[in-house]
Amino acid sequence: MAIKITPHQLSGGIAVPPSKSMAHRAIICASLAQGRSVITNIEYSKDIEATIGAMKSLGTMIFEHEDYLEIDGTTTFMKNQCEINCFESGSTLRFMVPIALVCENNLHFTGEGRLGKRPMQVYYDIFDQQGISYLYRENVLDLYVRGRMHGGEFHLPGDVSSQFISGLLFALPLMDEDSRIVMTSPVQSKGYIDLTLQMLDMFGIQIENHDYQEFMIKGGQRYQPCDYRVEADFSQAAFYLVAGALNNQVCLQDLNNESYQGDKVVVDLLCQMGCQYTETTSGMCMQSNGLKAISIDGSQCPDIIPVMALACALSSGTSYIHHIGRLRIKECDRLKATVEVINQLGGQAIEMEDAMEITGVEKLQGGQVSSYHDHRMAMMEAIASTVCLEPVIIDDEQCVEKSYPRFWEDFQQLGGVFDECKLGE
Ligand SMILES: O=C(O)C1=C[C@@H](OP(=O)(O)O)[C@@H](O)[C@H](O)C1
Ligand SMILES: C=C(OP(=O)(O)O)C(=O)O
Repeated sequence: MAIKITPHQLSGGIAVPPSKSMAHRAIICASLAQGRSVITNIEYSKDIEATIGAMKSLGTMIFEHEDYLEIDGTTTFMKNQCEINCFESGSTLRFMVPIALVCENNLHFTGEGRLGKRPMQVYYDIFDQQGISYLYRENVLDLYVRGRMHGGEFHLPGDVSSQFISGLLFALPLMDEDSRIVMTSPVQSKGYIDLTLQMLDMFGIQIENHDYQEFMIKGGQRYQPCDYRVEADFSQAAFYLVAGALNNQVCLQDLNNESYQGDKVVVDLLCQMGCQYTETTSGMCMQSNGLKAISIDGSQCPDIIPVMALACALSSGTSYIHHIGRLRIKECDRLKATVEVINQLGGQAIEMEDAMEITGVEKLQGGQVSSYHDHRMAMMEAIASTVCLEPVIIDDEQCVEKSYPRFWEDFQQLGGVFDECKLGE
């Protein structure tokens, strides 16, 4: 299917969905803790369903209620031989691999879409060093792993995905041996390591972080159950904050301004571009009287780059977003896709290997674009429609289910107008 969005200004209040990153982590930690934990403010996106399913496959009892989970983490490591379907969730895959290998196990990881094309070599190198058997197919997630991971010394690059580091940080405290992770290149997406360490701390696990260059992990630790309410998601809020920056009137409820989420930087970036971030009785609002160009280092906040690029496309002057080569290994090649969409809608963007240059225009034209089967591209395109002169047609709009299943309902509630259509119409 596809949708045709008629340009309209958005206005109203929105309850920001719960953080996907925090929900993954809370479900994992609760599953590894002996006893009952209750995780509230849960939304069942495809990625979160993947992590719930993965933990259930390993033997955890998870009781799913409308918007909360009761988790009994007692039996996690009783199951040997299981299949873990990660759907398209990179986080689920990279977090579950070491966790599932804390005990001798025989695993089959499957997934969908582009997940089988996203990097896994960091783990294959560890498997080679530790004598863990594995078999995989190129470009399709169909990975068999047999063996057990041991603690010890791990040397990893920091510039592929922080999810490998998080995965090891979840698993290594449960191993008999003490461990040390040494980064062989500077860590990118640091904010996600902070979220992992914050959640581990809440569940009773201690890790020493030596300035993201080295992590010291004592073995033989035990997760303690904990009740936790998932905080609102700054990566999703970013779409509405940019909408505000583009003269829509959207107020966001439930944002924690003390959050450790790295994507909270969206607020600072928009303020640097000339916006005001204000608290009203209806929530936090981003407002502007015109945006000015900016230079952004995207290495620590990859997920907000497509929508920040949209803000740049409507600002005065030329913006430069650099250190974003890793956008190419997400749900689609987001660097190429973002540049293509801005240009197809009537903006001016240039793709470089590790960067993009965007020269602002006053209005976008509109037209037909692809979602690239990538939730963050589809949501950015929906926000772009609010500053287009003509309708925006997006294919496969349902891909938002990966992280934000009620996105289109929320968009409509804010005054967004769209109809289903068949491509070619
Ligand atoms: O740990 C996490 O929750 C995430 C880490 C980031 O990945 P990288 O570390 O690969 O940048 C981010 O892009 C992803 O959406 C979520
Ligand atoms: C890249 C993302 O998620 P993941 O890596 O977990 O698939 C995302 O949500 O934008």
